[in-house]
Amino acid sequence: MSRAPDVDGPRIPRVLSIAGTDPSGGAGIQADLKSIAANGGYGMAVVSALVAQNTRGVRSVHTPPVGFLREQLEAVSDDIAIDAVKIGMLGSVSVVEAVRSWLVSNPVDRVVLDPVMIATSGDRLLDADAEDAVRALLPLVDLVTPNLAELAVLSGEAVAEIWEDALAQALRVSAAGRVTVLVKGGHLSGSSSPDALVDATGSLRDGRTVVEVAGERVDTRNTHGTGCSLSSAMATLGVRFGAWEPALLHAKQWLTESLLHSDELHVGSGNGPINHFATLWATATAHDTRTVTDSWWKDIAAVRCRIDELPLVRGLADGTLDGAVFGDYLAQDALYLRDYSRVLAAASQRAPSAEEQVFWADCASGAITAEMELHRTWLAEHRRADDVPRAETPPSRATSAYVNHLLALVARGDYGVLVAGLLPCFWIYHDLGARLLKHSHTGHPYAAWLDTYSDPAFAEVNRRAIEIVGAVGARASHDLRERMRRAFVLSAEHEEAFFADPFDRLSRA
Ligand SMILES: Nc1ncnc2c1ncn2[C@@H]1O[C@H](COP(=O)(O)OP(=O)(O)O)[C@@H](O)[C@H]1O
Ligand SMILES: Cc1ncc(COP(=O)(O)OP(=O)(O)O)c(N)n1
Repeated sequence: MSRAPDVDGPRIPRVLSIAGTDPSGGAGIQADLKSIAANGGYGMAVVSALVAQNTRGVRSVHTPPVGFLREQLEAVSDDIAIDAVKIGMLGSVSVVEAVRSWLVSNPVDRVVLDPVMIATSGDRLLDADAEDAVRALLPLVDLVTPNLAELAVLSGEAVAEIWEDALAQALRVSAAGRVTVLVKGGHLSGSSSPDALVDATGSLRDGRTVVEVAGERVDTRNTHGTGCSLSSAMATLGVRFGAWEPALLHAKQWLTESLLHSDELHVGSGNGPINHFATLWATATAHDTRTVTDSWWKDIAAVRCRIDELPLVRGLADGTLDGAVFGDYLAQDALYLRDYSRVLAAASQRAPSAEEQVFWADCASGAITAEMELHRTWLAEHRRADDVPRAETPPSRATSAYVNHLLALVARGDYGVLVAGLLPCFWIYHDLGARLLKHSHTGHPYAAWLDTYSDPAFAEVNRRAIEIVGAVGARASHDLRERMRRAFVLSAEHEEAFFADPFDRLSRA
């Protein structure tokens, strides 16, 4: 049989997993493929055993005929140049022997063995009489990744209860098996979960025999498949980095992130899987998040241009705006803010997370206190002797229309559409404030107004509002995203009408 020729230059590691299955997707060969992909490799899979299991435990194991295992192995190695092999569950002596003879006749540069023996659920995944056969495999592999119980079996000693004893035990296994050992501290008690590379020959960095990688314990029960995932990551990253130590640093960081985000998956009622693609998805979503809101911002480009040209905005910028018109604008703004604050409070009530709940509640409070306070000061200052008291000012048609639009979004009840409708009031004001700031100077009659909307704290609030709305939009169905976009565009048009309104009314009067 002939293999496809190797290409020159950096390439994607081709990593073969030989392991048992987990139909619930968290451990075994399914976890291996996810881990290889998440760490930048091309995953291949030869099944050694079919395991009926889920997040609660193992139900039964079916081992296909060993001859068929050989056929799978040869089908891969006859055709493909393999950069690394990760071996997981082997189950029985005959399977260990078949893999061993395939490795001897098909040497691979990097072989990682996860000596799977007993699952965290307590179920046996390796026959007791196969332990010697697994130990005898060690000289054929480059890295072995036992947990504390598996390390004890490999060393023929009692399970280490403290980290230092585990390291000493690993040194003995490394010497006897002529192999580098990755000892895992996942089953230690305490707030840390360290790992370490141990090599009795001193072939680690600076001739060391032990290199530790510290790790904080993540408070989650979703640790199903951590061992499988780590060993596959090591096989893949070992090829990418060409050495175990940088591979472990990278793998540990990735694994910790995957554990931290495991609760988001909601898979199963037992020990759930880790979130293999959390880092990747976060990056993809961040991109989509901004893409969604950026495209809406472009959709209102014409509205924004028209707002810039309005006499009220031009007069605010160059300071020529008539004080009475400004007072009228502020009176309407105060009326608007009263209801806007209620709509923000409704968004807080519907927020899917505590963080977003607090964010919108803070905005509601900010709208009704800080901004109203500012406007009260201004209103008092810009009031003429013949003015009706501002408290009795009725809402203009533009104010009522804008507020009614927002209240209708509350009534319809959809969080995404509601927050999309709230966004233009943040974004347009922030944008105007940032661009008009250059006109502000001591003695400018509207300097305080200009300064308020260019304030860095307001910029941060605006940034977070865009991020929240964008994240909802990125996750939304096409239909929901379109409804969000329409609410956003309509609110922007109401902003334009609101800015135009004081002059429109004056010219009608
Ligand atoms: N709760 C946790 N928080 C952080 N890391 C963990 C946690 N549980 C396991 N790990 C890490 O997962 C990997 C697998 O460790 P371990 O659980 O000891 O092996 P196994 O899954 O084979 O039983 C190691 O890198 C270990 O440090
Ligand atoms: C088919 C299969 N292989 C290995 C395991 C054990 O997974 P591991 O990553 O060691 O971690 P736990 O799931 O035991 O925590 C398995 N369950 N199934």
